[in-house]
Amino acid sequence: SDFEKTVADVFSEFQPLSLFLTKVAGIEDRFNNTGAVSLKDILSPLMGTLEASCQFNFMFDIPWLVKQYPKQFRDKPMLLVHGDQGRSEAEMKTDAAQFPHISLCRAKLEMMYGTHHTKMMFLLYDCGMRVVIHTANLISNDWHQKTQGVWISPLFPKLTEGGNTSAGASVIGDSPTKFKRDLLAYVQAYQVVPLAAWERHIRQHNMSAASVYIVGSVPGRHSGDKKMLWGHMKVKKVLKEAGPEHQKVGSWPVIGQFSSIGSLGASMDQWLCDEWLGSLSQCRGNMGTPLSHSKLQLVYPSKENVRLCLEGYGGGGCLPYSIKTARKQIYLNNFVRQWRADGRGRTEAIPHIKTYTRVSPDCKEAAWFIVTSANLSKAAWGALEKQKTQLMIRSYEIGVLFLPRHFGELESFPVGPTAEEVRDSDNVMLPIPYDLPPPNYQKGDRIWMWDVPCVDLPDRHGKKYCPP
Ligand SMILES: O=C(O)c1cnc2c(S(=O)(=O)O)cccc2c1O
Repeated sequence: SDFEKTVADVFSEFQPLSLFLTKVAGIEDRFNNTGAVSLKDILSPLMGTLEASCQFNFMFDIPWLVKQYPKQFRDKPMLLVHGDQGRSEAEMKTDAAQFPHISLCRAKLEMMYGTHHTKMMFLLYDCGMRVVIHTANLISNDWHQKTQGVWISPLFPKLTEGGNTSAGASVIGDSPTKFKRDLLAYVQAYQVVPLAAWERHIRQHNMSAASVYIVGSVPGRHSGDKKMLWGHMKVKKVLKEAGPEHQKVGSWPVIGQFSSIGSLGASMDQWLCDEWLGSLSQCRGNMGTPLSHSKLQLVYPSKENVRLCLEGYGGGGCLPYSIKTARKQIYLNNFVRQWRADGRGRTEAIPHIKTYTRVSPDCKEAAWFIVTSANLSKAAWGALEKQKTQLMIRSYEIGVLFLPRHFGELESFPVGPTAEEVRDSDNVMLPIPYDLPPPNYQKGDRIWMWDVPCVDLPDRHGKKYCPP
């Protein structure tokens, strides 16, 4: 029965996509027993006997993080990769100082307004290593009552000693999606000494079983062939080369779902619909016909979604969309849809997850799927500059892209609206985190902005919202 399932059972039930949500406190057990993991589950000895780990993230509660590791792994070397500077870096150093096994590594942030958003774990075991790419900060609040996404890699075995693991240009032990090559390129882009050891660990493992593409962002102005390595240009490249056929999916809607929105320009044609949607609507055999912007849907919580969520208005604290930005881009109101996830029991668990997908009009199939740290912003996905000769990215981000062709020569993924359906299905099924089609905002509702008071209706805790 459900309550005796171990994380190993949950993990194996959700293969080969290996795409999970995080457990949510306060919802029915059945929505946490299938297709969902906690941080303790991910770090469990049932997933491997840990020897060392590396945690990339934006927010860290170090004492809390240490307690998520099983006791027997609490002294294993842990590297924390962050983007904090100044006072917050000093606070991190103070917190880390009490743990001799923890060391810190600061990612360079030379682009104004850039942040280290990437959320990734390298877990080195005695018999191999695992990569976890997810959307949650390493603070308890992010793992308590929010909807978060987690991709857990297969256990990558160590390469036999013989294989020379650094064979010049090509990478030994890579997969058809070039997962290892692209992960190495991402790690190398940090140019920081402490990651050299983890680069070696990656090289020494056979990642040929990885069936997802890496979609990373690193700060900088990327030109030439480096322009296609990162952000929305990487998605464009992969969809053009290996995506579904235009005649099958060319008219399907593209759905973006995220927890924050950047300044996207005064008109939708500057970045959102031409550049960004132009990349995400790419497909094989596409003759450049742009997707009509009527086919773009943006899932972002409304004020009512936040008011009625488990956390109350406080849940809006992780949806940092400001009125200053919102009033410069009212056109977004034509695209926004509510967050509703009855199928996963998470309509009231604020989405901090970020996902992007393309689904058939009948919502039964998906052409591809991305789970990533990247919100809807130019800083995360990149903005083309200098007559589109360079892609300017401000932040570090990472996500994974699922294409049907790598999961058994499929043309598309059947969509599973509930975790049970995905668990019980004999063929590959995509566990979509939210209900399709995403519902329109109700009349009188508005987009959530974290700096606008809500004093008309109280939340479930009887509170009003008076931001500082
Ligand atoms: O998960 C992240 O990477 C991330 C980044 N930034 C956040 C901000 S803010 O830095 O933009 O003010 C405010 C609230 C939540 C945030 C968050 O969850």
